[in-house]
Amino acid sequence: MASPLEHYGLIGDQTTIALVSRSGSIDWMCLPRIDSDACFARLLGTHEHGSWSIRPATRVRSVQQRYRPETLVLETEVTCDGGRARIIDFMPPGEVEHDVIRIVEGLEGEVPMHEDLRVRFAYGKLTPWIQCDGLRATLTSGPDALVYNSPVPFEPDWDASRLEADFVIRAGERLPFSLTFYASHRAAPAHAVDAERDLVRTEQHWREWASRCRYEGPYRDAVVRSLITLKALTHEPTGGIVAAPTTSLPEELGGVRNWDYRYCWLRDASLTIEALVRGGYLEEARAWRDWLMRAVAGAPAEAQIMYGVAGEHRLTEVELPWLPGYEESRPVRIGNGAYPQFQLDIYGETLNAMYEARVYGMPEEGSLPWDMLRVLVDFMEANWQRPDEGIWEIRSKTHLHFTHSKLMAWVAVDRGVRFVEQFGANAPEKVRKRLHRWRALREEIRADILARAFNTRLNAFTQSYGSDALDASVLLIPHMGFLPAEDPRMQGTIAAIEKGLTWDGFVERYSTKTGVDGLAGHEATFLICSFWLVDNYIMAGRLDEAEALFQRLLAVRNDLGLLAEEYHPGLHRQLGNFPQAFSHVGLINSAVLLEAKRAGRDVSFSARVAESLH
Ligand SMILES: OC[C@H]1O[C@H](O[C@H]2O[C@H](CO)[C@@H](O)[C@H](O)[C@H]2O)[C@H](O)[C@@H](O)[C@@H]1O
Repeated sequence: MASPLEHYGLIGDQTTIALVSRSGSIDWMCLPRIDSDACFARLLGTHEHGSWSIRPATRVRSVQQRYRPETLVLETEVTCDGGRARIIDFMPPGEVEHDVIRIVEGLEGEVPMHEDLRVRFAYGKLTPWIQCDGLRATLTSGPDALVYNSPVPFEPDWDASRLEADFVIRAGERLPFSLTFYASHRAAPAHAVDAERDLVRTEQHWREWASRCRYEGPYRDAVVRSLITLKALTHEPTGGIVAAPTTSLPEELGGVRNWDYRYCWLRDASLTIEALVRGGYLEEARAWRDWLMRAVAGAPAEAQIMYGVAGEHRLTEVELPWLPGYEESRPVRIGNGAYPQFQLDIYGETLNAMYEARVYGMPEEGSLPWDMLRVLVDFMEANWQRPDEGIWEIRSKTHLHFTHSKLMAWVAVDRGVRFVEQFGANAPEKVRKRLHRWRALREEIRADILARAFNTRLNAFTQSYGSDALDASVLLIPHMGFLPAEDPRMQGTIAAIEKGLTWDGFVERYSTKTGVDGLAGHEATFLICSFWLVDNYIMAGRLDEAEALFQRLLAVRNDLGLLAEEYHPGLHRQLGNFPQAFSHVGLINSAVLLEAKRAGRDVSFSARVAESLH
């Protein structure tokens, strides 16, 4: 069985990732891309679905996991009968080949260790053909193959299709193990990796990247850890950014709300870009802009809400019945049936991310081309009145006039107007001549929202026009600059959400009891929504409440600073895919806003924009 998800650390090479448990087992890894088939899928099953475990063969007394500061190099330190040992796990970035390297280091005494490598391609379904040659083995299945290099003799167990080794690690010794992916029609890479050289290079890579973070305020360690996590969710060769590196970690233990997040949502990626840009990372925004241009190339009506890592369109959802699921949460799904949905908000999120990047210093050639901007705002003009499936991707087949969707339609037009007003001196005539029309459209959408989304009986903006249901996504109204947090309508909304949409102070995205999402079961609190409440407290000047909730959210992180999508206050468990970009975006934005407010700066949207422009 898998460990609780809080007991996993993330390593990655910016094309794919692996999850390493506190007990020294790699239980999730997809190769060669983050959205490829998994060859270790114990996370969603048992070790028979693939894992690579290296652990003491004696009684374990304590375990500690930590990252080497400002890197994605993970250390798992075990104290056990016989002594103390450390496993250093990492994946060197920027290589054509994909290596996972595990250096076992003796710290004290002599520790007997046991290694058990079970590769199962196709998400735990296929056992590989194993060929051994001294301290090296190849493991092949269809198009995929791995070469394994060991510093110690190992035994193949042909019946169980696994490799095992027993060895002793003594204080001062370091033993490097590695697995390298290659396409099986090619020759296996001839050389064993140079683990120590790669360790130095990997550490330097991440330290150099982290040193570019321009945030210097309180909680810097947490912010940098979140930024590194977001960077690990970026697919370097294409610039695509996934929502999370896992599939089917459940939103409800034992439930059916299990989805594949290893894709690039325009929404999640836009919010990630916004957070990276605020952290000082403009290059990532430029790479994502290039990815976006390729992904949405063609008719705007054919644009999707999400794509594969390289911009693939078809993400057909299927179930994997041989996997029992994380803590019996079935079905396990790959692909995502929400990909053809109509979600109005993605245009606003995309334009907002590109606008913020520009405001934070992106030069014109790295920004959204004028023609693309025109096409997107024109599309909003023609479509903003259509009902949609909304930010939460409801599966009930109902289309509603979601307040958040209309807010983001307003954002799309507003950012289009701002782009032209602030940066449009050299914009093409056919863009400039739309300015007057776009300003009028912005006012029309604004008036529509104010007239139809505010429920006077509840004194709150609600989930959709004419509805009595609450929805945490309206907490983005001040963040997006539609209304200030001090506005009485926002004050009423915050109060209504505090009263009707929180669980032990943490925020739910909406109530599953209304049946709006068309799904069985319920879910826990949605972490980014709690960060949005923090932001509202900050913007409304309620700093003590902001700080208190922010501290509670920091305490939800695991020992390594990682956050899943949701938190269950009753079980004190993280739930949902892990680690999730949304949650880390929320953390970064709240920390940056809190610091700005504490420093006495005006944190309203227009003031932030004006300040960054100078
Ligand atoms: O709640 C049902 C939906 O849940 C997933 O969507 C959620 O995750 C997305 C990726 O982070 C996010 O963009 C969206 O806002 C969330 O609601 C799932 O991917 C959907 O298929 C499902 O309908």
